[in-house]
Amino acid sequence: MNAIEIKGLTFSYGNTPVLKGADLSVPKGRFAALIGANGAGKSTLIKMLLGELPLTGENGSIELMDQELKQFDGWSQVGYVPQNGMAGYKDFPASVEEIVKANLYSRIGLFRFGGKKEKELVHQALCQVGMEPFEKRLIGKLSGGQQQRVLLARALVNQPKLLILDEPTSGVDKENTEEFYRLIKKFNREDGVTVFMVTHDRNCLSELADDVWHLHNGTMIRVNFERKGECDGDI
Ligand SMILES: Nc1ncnc2c1ncn2[C@@H]1O[C@H](COP(=O)(O)OP(=O)(O)OP(=O)(O)O)[C@@H](O)[C@H]1O
Repeated sequence: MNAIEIKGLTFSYGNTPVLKGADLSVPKGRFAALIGANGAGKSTLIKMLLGELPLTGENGSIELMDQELKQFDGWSQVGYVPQNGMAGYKDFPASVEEIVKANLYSRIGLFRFGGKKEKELVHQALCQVGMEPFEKRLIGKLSGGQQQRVLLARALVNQPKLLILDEPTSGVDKENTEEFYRLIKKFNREDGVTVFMVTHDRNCLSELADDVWHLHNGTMIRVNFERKGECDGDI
C-alpha cells in the first residue's frame, strides 16, 4: 500500500513545462527523499500533492493513502512543513501555542478558541519537538531552527500518518538541523509515520532515507544508493 502514488504527472507554468511525466511511489511507513537542482520542480510537485496547483485529467494522477487526490478526504492525516515557514514574519502577532493550535481548526471550528483537550494536544505536540518551554513566546521571536520545530509540532498536532516536508532545514544551523532530523527519524522509525521530504542536503540521505528520488528534466529517477555519486553536482 502506498501513501503517495504519482503517475505521469505533468505541469507547465504558461508555456514552460516543469513536470513532464513524473512517476513516484512512497510505500506506507517509508522515508522517501526528493532531490533535484534548483528550479527542477520539487516545490511544484509538492504544491500539486497538496492540491494548491490544479490537477486535471490531462496532468496524470496523484493518489494519497490509496485515494484519488480529488476525492481525498483525509487531510488531517497529512502534516506539512514548509520551507522557512515563518521567515519574514518577525512581528507576526501569534504565540507558539496559537500557531500550533491553528492546525486544529477543523476540530475546533473557525473563529473559536478550543478547550482543555485542544490545549493538551498542542502541549503534547510541542513536547514531542522539545519546544514546550516556548509555548507563550511570540513565533517571530524564535530562531529559524526553533520556528521550524514549532511548524513540525503544528504538523504533528493532528497525529498525521504522512509528513510532507519541503526543505525543512534550509537556513537552519547544523545543530538544529541534526535535532530536526533526529525528530523526523524517530517519528518515522518508531511511530510509523510515512515521510516525504524535499532536500538539498545530500549528507542526510544515507542516514534518513529508505528511498531517494531525483527530479531531473521533468521526470523522476530513482537513485540507487550504492551509486548515489551519479547525481553529484546536480542536486
Ligand atoms: N508561479 C510561478 N510562475 C511561473 N513560473 C514558476 C512559478 N513557480 C515556479 N516557477 C518556475 O518553475 C520552475 C520550478 O520551480 P520550483 O519552485 O518548483 O523548483 P524547485 O525544484 O522547488 O527549486 P528550488 O530547489 O530552488 O526550491 C522554476 O523554473 C521556477 O522559476
